[in-house]
Amino acid sequence: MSDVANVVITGAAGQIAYSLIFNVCKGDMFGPEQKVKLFLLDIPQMVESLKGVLMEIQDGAYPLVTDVVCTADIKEAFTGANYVILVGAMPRKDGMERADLLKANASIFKVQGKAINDYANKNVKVLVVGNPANTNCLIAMHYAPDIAKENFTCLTRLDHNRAKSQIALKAGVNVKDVHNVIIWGNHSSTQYPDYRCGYINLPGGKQPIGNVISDEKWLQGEFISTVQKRGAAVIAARKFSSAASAAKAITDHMRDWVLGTPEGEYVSMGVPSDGSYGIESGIIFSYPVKCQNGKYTIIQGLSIDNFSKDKIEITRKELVEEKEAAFKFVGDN
Ligand SMILES: NC(=O)c1ccc[n+]([C@@H]2O[C@H](COP(=O)([O-])OP(=O)(O)OC[C@H]3O[C@@H](n4cnc5c(N)ncnc54)[C@H](O)[C@@H]3O)[C@@H](O)[C@H]2O)c1
Ligand SMILES: O=C(O)C[C@H](O)C(=O)O
Repeated sequence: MSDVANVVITGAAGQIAYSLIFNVCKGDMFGPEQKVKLFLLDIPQMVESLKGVLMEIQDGAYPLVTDVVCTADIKEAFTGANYVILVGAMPRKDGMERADLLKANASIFKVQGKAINDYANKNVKVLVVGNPANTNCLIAMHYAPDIAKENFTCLTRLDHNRAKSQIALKAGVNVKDVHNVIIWGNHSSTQYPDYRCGYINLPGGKQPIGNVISDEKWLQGEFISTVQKRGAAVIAARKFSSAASAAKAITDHMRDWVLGTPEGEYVSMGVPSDGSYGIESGIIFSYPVKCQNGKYTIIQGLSIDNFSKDKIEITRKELVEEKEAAFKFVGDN
């Protein structure tokens, strides 16, 4: 890559972007040395609003920002892109399930997948955030056949962070001491937040989460359902979907993918399935991964008990169904 990374953010006039853009400007995503040129894409009606965002970026006086392009032109936005963060989509409203969004949002990701294929750098790294994130990511990947599949990921880091935080609250520890929780599957209410491989750093050393929190009923019930339904709970309370926490999670996901994860640390990412843990290829599935040298690797060999197998199967099945529905909406050309 040249000295300056070309970073595309779609939905740039929206709620998530209003936090995310400034995380990138500060260097929280690509580190304190990486200069960035921002390409902020939204629909034509929002370009006026983007001018306000541009003014605020200028007023923030960020040394890492070399240039900002505000546009509704997909070719202008994606040409030469090194990193693409696909946020732009209709968010879920109170009472809606992610499946309701498929029809509204699938076509956006077909068009943008094609644009990534045609105009982006061939090594581009793509993160899909707009919901339903896993299936939108699959659509974008499908329509970008010249880009390596492994370069397409979707956001489940928000769920991962939520899981860590719930464990920390229950155990009465700082969230930085909670490690290696896993989100399996779909960024939806079928996801499986799994504490079984996780541990907590205590003054006396590492302890498995299940040893520190002895309330197994909570770990197998309320913990899972709280994380699964957290997005809906935020919408019900705020009347808008989560934005600042989503921007933080996007920043965490991209930073770890590009700059690497600490030794021994797992993070959750939605990535193209490859047969790992019995999940057939052809869907975007959230797995535990580690990252090094700009590449992620799915953690292998974790033991999966029957409780977990059943949970993983539910979310796998939902993703296969979403895939079938999505490709009906977008057609197969
Ligand atoms: N995966 C996750 O963890 C996660 C978390 C939170 C939100 N989300 C999803 O992220 C998406 C954005 O959320 P938000 O709160 O920022 O929504 P928002 O409505 O505030 O902003 C969305 C923006 O996208 C723009 N947009 C719509 N179609 C576009 C297109 N074709 N090209 C470019 N821009 C387009 C809109 O004009 C708007 O400015 C939603 O789908 C939401 O459900 C995902
Ligand atoms: O749940 C939603 O629709 C919003 C978002 O995906 C979230 O998890 O907060």
